[in-house]
Amino acid sequence: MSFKKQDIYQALETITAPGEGKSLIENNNVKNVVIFGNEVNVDVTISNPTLQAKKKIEAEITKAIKTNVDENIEVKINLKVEKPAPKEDPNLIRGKEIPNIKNIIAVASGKGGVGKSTVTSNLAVSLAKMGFSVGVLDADIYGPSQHIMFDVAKEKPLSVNVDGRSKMKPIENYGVKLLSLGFFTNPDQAVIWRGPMASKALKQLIFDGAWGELDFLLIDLPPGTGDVHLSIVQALPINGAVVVSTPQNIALADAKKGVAMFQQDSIKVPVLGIVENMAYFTPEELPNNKYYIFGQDGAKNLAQDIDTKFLGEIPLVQSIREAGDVGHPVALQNGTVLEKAFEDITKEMVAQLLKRNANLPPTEVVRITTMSGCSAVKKVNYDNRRNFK
Ligand SMILES: Nc1ncnc2c1ncn2[C@@H]1O[C@H](COP(=O)(O)OP(=O)(O)OP(=O)(O)O)[C@@H](O)[C@H]1O
Repeated sequence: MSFKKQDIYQALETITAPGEGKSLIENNNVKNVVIFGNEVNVDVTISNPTLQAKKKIEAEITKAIKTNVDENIEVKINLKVEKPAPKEDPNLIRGKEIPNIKNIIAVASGKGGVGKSTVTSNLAVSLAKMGFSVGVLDADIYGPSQHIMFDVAKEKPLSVNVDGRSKMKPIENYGVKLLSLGFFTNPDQAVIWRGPMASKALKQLIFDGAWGELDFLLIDLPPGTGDVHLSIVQALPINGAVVVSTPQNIALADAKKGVAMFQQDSIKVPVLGIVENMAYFTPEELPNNKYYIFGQDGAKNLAQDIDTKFLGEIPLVQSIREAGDVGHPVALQNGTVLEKAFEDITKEMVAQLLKRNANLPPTEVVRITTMSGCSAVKKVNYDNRRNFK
């Protein structure tokens, strides 16, 4: 009796994998074939766990080899059942769920210096003014600045006991709770963080922070789309991302990469939209003039091109820079054009988040307790309020 492995594979080619419509070979069910004299060992893996399917496939393999190769072959089959990996829900929230934090939103930018931290602090203040409980986690490992923007640079978070565990109490100002790597690093010393180290430190700030109940936690991510970002974004249960860009071409190219990062298979965080910062400049003496210093409508066009929501624009205004520097975000100034601009963007962001949450399975739907009593948010035009109780 003389035959080769190839003869066995050809024989197995004639068998259809159960429920697959392809041959056992084509469907990669046959993992190995070993020949010892007139004995043939076949390692097979199938996905159907029923006894009937196992018996059927064993009988078919034996028959195919005996009929097509040699009827004196002794066929031994090692059959394994392996369930296919479940198809991943595109709205899956990665990372460990944090029961007291209802929505985690990452604020990112591809390029540095486009105003990501400024936008984050103002979105946080706008949400707080709408009546939400809000936290900010400054994850900008390259240059944390939220502690300055919230005028709490000299504070140090205290340790408190929560249910027998020692936790870090965020520093609070303007109704926003803040934890930042900036509280723990020396401002004069450069700290070089690698991905796993950064994500470990940030996880600690999130999971060991005494945040209390939060409707929103905004995460100010470092600029860029490198290794560190992947580690951070994969480790945290983020509901949605906001990408900030100026209208300048090089900033837009990086913003596009930022959006693509969130859309990667290994991340799949829904992008809630793009904010255009430094959209135009209007000098005080010429209030009707708009100068498009970094180009016009760049982020708006990008959002359209990549089928992402445009959340709104913020002009280049000296008072935004000054307010950031003195630690009093500009959105705190009631009745101003800038307060309104940030409020509009915030409402649009919440509306997008509501849409996103409406697609989640009921157990994952995030509930916002203060939503129903909040007049500012009532102005948000959305249909999915039933998802928020
Ligand atoms: N719309 C604006 N008008 C005027 N100044 C602004 C505006 N947005 C941001 N700035 C100023 O630009 C500078 C950079 O802003 P910011 O620190 O928010 O950017 P970033 O993208 O977070 O930077 P980094 O890459 O360092 O994290 C700051 O001095 C800030 O005050």
